[in-house]
Formats: sequence, C-alpha cells, structure tokens
Amino acid sequence: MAVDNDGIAVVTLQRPPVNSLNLDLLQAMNNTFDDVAKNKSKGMILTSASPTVFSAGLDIMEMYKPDPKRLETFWVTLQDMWLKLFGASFPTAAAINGHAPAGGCLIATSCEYRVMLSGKFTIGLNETALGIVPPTWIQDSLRHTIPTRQAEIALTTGKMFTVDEALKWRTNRGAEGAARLGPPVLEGPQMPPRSPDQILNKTLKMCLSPKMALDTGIIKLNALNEYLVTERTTIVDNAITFGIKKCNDMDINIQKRGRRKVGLIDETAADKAEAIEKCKKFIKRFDKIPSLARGMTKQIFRQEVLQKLLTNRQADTKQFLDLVNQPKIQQSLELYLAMLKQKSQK
Ligand SMILES: CCCC/C=C/CC(=O)SCCNC(=O)CCNC(=O)[C@H](O)C(C)(C)COP(=O)(O)OP(=O)(O)OC[C@H]1O[C@@H](n2cnc3c(N)ncnc32)[C@H](O)[C@@H]1OP(=O)(O)O
Repeated sequence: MAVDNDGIAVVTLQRPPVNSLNLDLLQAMNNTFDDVAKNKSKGMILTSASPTVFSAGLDIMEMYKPDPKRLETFWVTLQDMWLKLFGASFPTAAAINGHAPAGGCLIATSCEYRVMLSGKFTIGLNETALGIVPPTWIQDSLRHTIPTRQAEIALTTGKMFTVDEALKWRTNRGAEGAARLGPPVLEGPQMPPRSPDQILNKTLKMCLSPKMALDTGIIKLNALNEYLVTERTTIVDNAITFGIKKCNDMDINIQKRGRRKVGLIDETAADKAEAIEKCKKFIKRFDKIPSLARGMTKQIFRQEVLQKLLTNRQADTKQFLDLVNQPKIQQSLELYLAMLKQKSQK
C-alpha cells in the first residue's frame, strides 16, 4: 500500500503470475483494508502489479483436493474480504489494469467506481460457464453495479465482457427510449394534456358537490393519475434532461444522446497511471462531503446486501464446502486446471 500526498491509499495486488486469490493474499488484503480504515485515508484504489491481469479470481488450487480446515478458513476469509471491501465506509475505486474474471470481477464490483484499461481484456462473473453457482452475495455485487435484468443475463450466461461491452452495457431509456415506451395508455378517447393547475381546478369544482366530497381522495388520485399517464413521455424526458444536467454539473461522464450509462465499468484509460488518476478524481469528488455522513449513507445503501451474508454466513460456508467436496466438482476443477496449464504452455 502507498498513500499519496492527498491521503489516498493505492493498494497493489502482487501475487504473480495472475493474482489468484489464495488464503495468504486474502488475509493480506483484509489486513490492508483494516489499515486503510485505521489510517483514515481519504479513499482506496485497488490495482494490480501485473501488466495484464487484475486478478484471475479464486485460486483454484485452494479448492482442488483441499485440506478441509484450510478450505473452510479460505471461504470465511473470502467472506471477510468482501464484507470489508463492499462495506467499507471510505471511498473505493478499482483501476482494473488487466483481466478480471470471477473473483477479480467480484473485487472490482465491490468498489464504488471502476476504471479499466482499454485493450483485449475481459471482466465478468464466469462461474456458471464453469458449472459453479455463484453465491448470493457474489451475485449481489453485480446486481448492485448493473441493472437487475442485465445482471441476470450476465450471470446465467457466465458472460465475460470485453472492455467495450463493459462500458457500453446500458439501459436504453432517454429521449429515444422514452419515445419507445409508446404512446400513453389511456382508456377511452385521448385527453389533451392538462397542467396541474387545470387538474386542481377541475378537482375543486367536483368537490363542491357533497357526494363528490366523499370521494375527494379518489378524485384527486384519479386526476393525478390521468395527468401522469397523459404526460408520461414529457415527464420522462424532463427527468432525463434534468439528470443529464446534474451529471454534467457534477462532472459525471454521460452520453447526451438520451442514453443513460450504467456500465459494468465507469471509464476506460490508456494506461495504469491514467486509470489511477481517474480513480483519484472520483475519490476527490467527496472532498467537500463530510466523511461520516458519506460513509454512513453508503453503508445504509449497501446494508441489505451485507446483512444477508452476515445473517447466513454459516449456511453460505456449508453450501460452499458441500459443493466443492462433490466428486463432480473436483473432476471439473481438475479438468479446468489442466486446460489452464495446457493453455499457458502454448
Ligand atoms: C464453488 C463455489 C465457488 C464460487 C466462486 C468462484 C469464483 C472464482 O473466482 S473461480 C476462479 C475462476 N477464474 C478463472 O476462471 C480464471 C482462469 N484464468 C484465466 O482465465 C487466465 O489465467 C487469465 C485470463 C486470468 C490470465 O491469462 P494469462 O494467459 O495471462 O495467464 P495463464 O497462462 O492462463 O496463467 C498463468 C498461470 O496461472 C495459472 N492460473 C490462472 N488462473 C488461475 C486460477 N484462478 N487459479 C489457479 N491458477 C491459475 C495457470 O494455470 C498458469 O499456471 P502455470 O504457469 O503453472 O501453467
């Protein structure tokens, strides 16, 4: 770990050749995260010493023909790492300077911001493609980063994203998307749009009748509903225009052609130094925000997902141990290791 003059900690994963996460590396990461919290660093950037791999994910050797006690410690330490990183009160960002499959993607999605190097790298949760079911909290990290629908497709297909795909994986709302929502759904003849004032006047007039007065609440709701349905496209457009303006004010990079960016990564960079600079810029956005309020807000925002693992930790560990000890899974791991070895020898 190196802390710069601005008080931002840059933590570099350094376990050649591919930063696969074994017990020792996970323990070192946990100790480092504790140090960053204790040192009251302004924020933390995670990156890798390898020029091509951010992290190859879990070290398969920890799961292949494992020692039972060590395997349990390994999983609990991985849970700890995620709880500390995903739940960190300080700002976190990943400068992803290479491939980030599986556990590598987990580390990246546990951070608040991701900058990935342009190039032939990939990122994603590929577990299902390997015949492994990613545990809830690993799935939750992705779901917390990209929209639920896209997360489900990515998880069930074990999708590995190219850098370009990771950046462009977006919802398609905005001006074009709003138009694609189709015309407002109205029963009966289409009503010309009314302003809220017109609706209120109409509602008040109706309320003058004693019978109607009984139905005031319903009438107001109906009037509001009618207004919202009729004006839906305009409301969506205005909200998007407002959102884009706010993002620009806050210097958040957003494409203006009516597309909202919700990428698996937030930005790309030409090299590691630029990626780290962009991560620093993200962390410095919080310079004028009281850190206690920021940290607590983040933790409340992430609490539901964190709490799920905290409540189910033992069951989650048992599930992992049962799965890994299945002969079929051991066989798959053996084949996968052989395939990796063969590939690396080419
Ligand atoms: C049971 C429930 C568990 C749920 C959670 C699972 C999450 C996981 O993280 S599972 C691990 C999934 N990881 C992967 O699928 C990545 C596999 N690795 C790769 O795709 C590539 O290595 C790479 C793209 C990351 C890098 O490619 P590169 O060409 O630079 O390096 P290689 O020549 O492939 O590898 C060098 C060396 O490292 C060994 N190795 C690679 N990955 C792992 C790994 N995850 N665990 C252990 N060892 C790994 C590889 O076999 C080579 O070893 P040798 O030099 O000895 O041949």
